[in-house]
Amino acid sequence: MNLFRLLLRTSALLLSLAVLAGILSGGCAAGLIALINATLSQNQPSTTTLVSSFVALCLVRLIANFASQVLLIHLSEKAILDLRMLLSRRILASPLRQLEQIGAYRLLAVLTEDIRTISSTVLIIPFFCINIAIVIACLIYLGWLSTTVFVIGVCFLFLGIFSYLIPMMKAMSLLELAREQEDRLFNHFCAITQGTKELKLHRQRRQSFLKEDLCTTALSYRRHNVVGMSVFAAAASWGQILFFIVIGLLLFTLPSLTKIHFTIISAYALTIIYMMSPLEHIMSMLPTVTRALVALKKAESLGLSLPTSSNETYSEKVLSLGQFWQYLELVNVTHTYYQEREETNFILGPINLKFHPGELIFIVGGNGSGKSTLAKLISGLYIPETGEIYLDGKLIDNHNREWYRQQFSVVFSDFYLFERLLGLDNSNLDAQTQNYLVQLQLDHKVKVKDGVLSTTNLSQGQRKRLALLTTYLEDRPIYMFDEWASDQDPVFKEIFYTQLLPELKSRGKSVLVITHDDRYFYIADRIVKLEYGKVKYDKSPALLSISVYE
Ligand SMILES: Nc1ncnc2c1ncn2[C@@H]1O[C@H](COP(=O)(O)OP(=O)(O)OP(=O)(O)O)[C@@H](O)[C@H]1O
Repeated sequence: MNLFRLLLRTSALLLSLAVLAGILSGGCAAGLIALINATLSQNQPSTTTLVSSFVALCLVRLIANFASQVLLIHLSEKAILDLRMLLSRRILASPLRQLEQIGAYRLLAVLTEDIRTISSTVLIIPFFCINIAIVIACLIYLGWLSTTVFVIGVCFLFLGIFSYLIPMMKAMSLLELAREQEDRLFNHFCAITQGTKELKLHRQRRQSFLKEDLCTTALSYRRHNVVGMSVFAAAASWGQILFFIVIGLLLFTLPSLTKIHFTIISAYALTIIYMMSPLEHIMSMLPTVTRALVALKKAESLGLSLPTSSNETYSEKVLSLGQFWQYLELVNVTHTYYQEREETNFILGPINLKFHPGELIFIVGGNGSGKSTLAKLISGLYIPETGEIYLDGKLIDNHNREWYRQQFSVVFSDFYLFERLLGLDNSNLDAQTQNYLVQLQLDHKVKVKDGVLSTTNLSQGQRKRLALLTTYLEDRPIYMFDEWASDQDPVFKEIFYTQLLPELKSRGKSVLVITHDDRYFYIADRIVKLEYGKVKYDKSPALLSISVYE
């Protein structure tokens, strides 16, 4: 994707109109120069035709210039909006594993810095286009004045562009390096916001982080930027002096080489001087445009793509499973975390498991045995590397995976709590939420109005109860809780295991609970134990004579 394609995709019509208006405006500018030249070379009072042409050209240029700018401003603002929405949609449509591999800090850098850079450039594109139109119109006029001088001039121009392009490429590679450092900077910023407590409590850690990590990266970012921008400044200064060199050659060398009328030389000098201002503008915009190209390249390099027909599709018309489903089956499902810096990769599976409605299943195992990974596979967030998932015998693939995910209500251990109860189509939402707030003993802390929670600034245990409340409201056929009870006090832990879970089960829900609370294992229908990514056993708790952690 380049900037032009971005604008073209936004609205080809607006772009065409704006370019036409820009060309008209540039043409009028060149026409005005030609008229001024003609009047100066006449050496007699101006005719009415010249005056009226001058006024007409001024008027058309005014209108065309204004129209072109307004159209391009509309276009660029729409392009920014579309880009923001497109990138956000692309992120949400990408497989979770891909997003995990990219890392939140890189996504954040694209969504904030890159979009800001692209936005600021897209906003100057109108002026960029108009200036280019003026330069082109002036060149056409120069060609019309004298083909010989024009050919010599264009040769110089190409020489100049070439000598300008070489440092520009160098500058671009430096800006790309700076952009890489920016990713690392964002990673450090995430450490500052998420690790504030740890950094505040340990002076040496904080100083070492600030000096060795943050400052080193920030310095490297600055160095690449300073050198890159200096190269741009050198190229721009060279570009400016190049025009004077061309004028010098025209004035001092050309008349001795070939027979050329002085009026043509003066017209050339005047036009080149007129062209200098738009050209200087173009050159001063080039660093910004280059940064935007680097930012666009970066956004593209994440490899995020919107779902196409071969990817995931979803139809709103397909209803929820409700209670009328038979089984969910995993057949030889595997997932591998490829870890560059470690000698061995973690492989989960092959997993063969079957779940039914009205079943309460505990998934247990030591730390790192693969429980959360299994939860992501079961819920369709990870796509199995090998093996298949069937729901009532129907294979889950790219065509129905989005629908399949809508059958799950999950509270992950690293859950996110939205302040607004989003996407819940329920006319009685506030009353129902209030009932659950009472049931979860949160009514004294949180109120709900028009589907908005009064606060989410609560203790971790209370926040988890709010997350649980959201899953109740979703009312989906399959529930999963990843170490939900680990932050609950003993009283509420007891309520969770002995009241809430059995109640979900009695409502025909299939409930999968990742837990370490072995004193409540007796309430489960089955205990699935994982060890080093494999199912060690899948048994009724009555058949377990020893602790699952032995
Ligand atoms: N995002 C990730 N990237 C790479 N490897 C990962 C990632 N998440 C987990 N792993 C690897 O997968 C293994 C299983 O992790 P998982 O989170 O599924 O374990 P778990 O059983 O839920 O552990 P815990 O009880 O500590 O929550 C880990 O040992 C780790 O090596």
